[in-house]
Amino acid sequence: MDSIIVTGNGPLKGEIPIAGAKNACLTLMPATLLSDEPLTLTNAPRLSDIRTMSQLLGSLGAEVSTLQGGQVIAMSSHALTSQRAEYDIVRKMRASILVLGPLLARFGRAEVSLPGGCAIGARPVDLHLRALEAMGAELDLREGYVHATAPGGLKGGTYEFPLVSVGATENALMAATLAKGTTVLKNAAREPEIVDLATCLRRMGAQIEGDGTSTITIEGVERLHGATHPVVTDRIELGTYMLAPAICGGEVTCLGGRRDLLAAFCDKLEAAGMTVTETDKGLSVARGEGDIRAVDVATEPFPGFPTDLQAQFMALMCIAKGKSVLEENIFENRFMHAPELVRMGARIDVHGGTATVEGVSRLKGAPVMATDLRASVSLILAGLAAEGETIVNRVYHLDRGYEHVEDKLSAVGARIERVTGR
Ligand SMILES: CC(=O)N[C@H]1[C@@H](OP(=O)(O)OP(=O)(O)OC[C@H]2O[C@@H](n3ccc(=O)[nH]c3=O)[C@H](O)[C@@H]2O)O[C@H](CO)[C@@H](O)[C@@H]1O
Ligand SMILES: C=C(OP(=O)(O)O)C(=O)O
Repeated sequence: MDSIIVTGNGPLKGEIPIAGAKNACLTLMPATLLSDEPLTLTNAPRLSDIRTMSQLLGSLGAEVSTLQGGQVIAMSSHALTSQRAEYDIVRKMRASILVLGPLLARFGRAEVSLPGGCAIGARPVDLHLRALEAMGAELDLREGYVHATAPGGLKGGTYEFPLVSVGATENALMAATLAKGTTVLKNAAREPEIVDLATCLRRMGAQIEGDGTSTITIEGVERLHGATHPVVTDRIELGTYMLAPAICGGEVTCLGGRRDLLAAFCDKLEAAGMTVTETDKGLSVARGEGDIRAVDVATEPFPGFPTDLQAQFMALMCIAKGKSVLEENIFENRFMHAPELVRMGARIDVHGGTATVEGVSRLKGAPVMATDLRASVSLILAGLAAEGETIVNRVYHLDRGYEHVEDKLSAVGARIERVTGR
């Protein structure tokens, strides 16, 4: 199994290209199931989660090919052979549940394994199911699978989500494009990935209004057609690399970055003492002479501070001057990086959904292990600021969400390498 070795060093300087968003691509790919014409995605990230989604779509009989080294994904669902998503693939990746809405909308039936929980929380899918029921779906849970039918097709309805869910909004939005009549989704997620999905669906002929707000209205159409769509920039990869010069000094431009994707995060970075500048190329981040200041953060649905950047921001707060309080409001178990950061000399107290971090002047390298994706990269960031060598084990989590992390960081001067089979 691979490990990443990071050796703390001085300021970083240069440019880091930001890839297309994993979380957008993972919902755009199932959208291919809504049409018998081809859907092509450009600016796709090259990640193991994307390969898992390709495998899942392939198991349903879709044709999926990657071009230009994986940056283009060409898909066609004209000859699907199955409407059943098997446990063996679904268990690898929770986003697999996103095939449910499209299959049900197009074929009137689907069987999808329940994904189960994961390291960061229980993550039920009840809201995905309730929203589909509001469109007339009949659901039965048997042998670990959701058996869904809509014999006469889905019908438009109104559904108000009791809490904001990105995935449930995506599943319902895709299903509603082919439902008869008008669907109104209230308290919908507003994430840029939702807007990207709606933009792609409109390119395929869907009639959608209100994406990016909390009420989305969809007028069902008879059929969707083929399209080509560029995947939106990965705001979480962007925020992660913006933290690198914050942690070890210097100035880095994240190519393709946009402030509107991450406004709440940029505000916090500036409050901590960084300068963030938007240019034609992307977002430039520079650290001046002074100390990083402690800043409190509470995670929220978009446009709030993203939970997917909480672990990485904690790495920065570990070396800030003063005490910061980080509140995790989305997932019930998303502080597993804290004990590993403590092994590197950080001072962190976790009480339920709150972590209090007392900054130290220097972290110390150590062998560490991560149990989820963002936790893994937070340990790499911490390693950039630590004295000596940090060895991050179990990097398969990292490969779910970061392409060529070691190449991107070493190109701006970080001392980081991947070791195979250690
Ligand atoms: C592939 C993908 O896009 N993943 C992102 C997506 O995950 P995902 O779509 O799974 O996250 P949700 O927005 O659905 O989850 C938000 C909260 O709602 C709860 N919930 C969700 C659905 C449901 O049916 N019932 C329920 O109770 C979850 O347990 C969680 O506590 O949004 C999260 C929140 O921004 C991000 O951290 C993930 O990176
Ligand atoms: C939690 C994440 O992903 P997933 O929803 O695929 O587990 C993430 O991207 O940080």
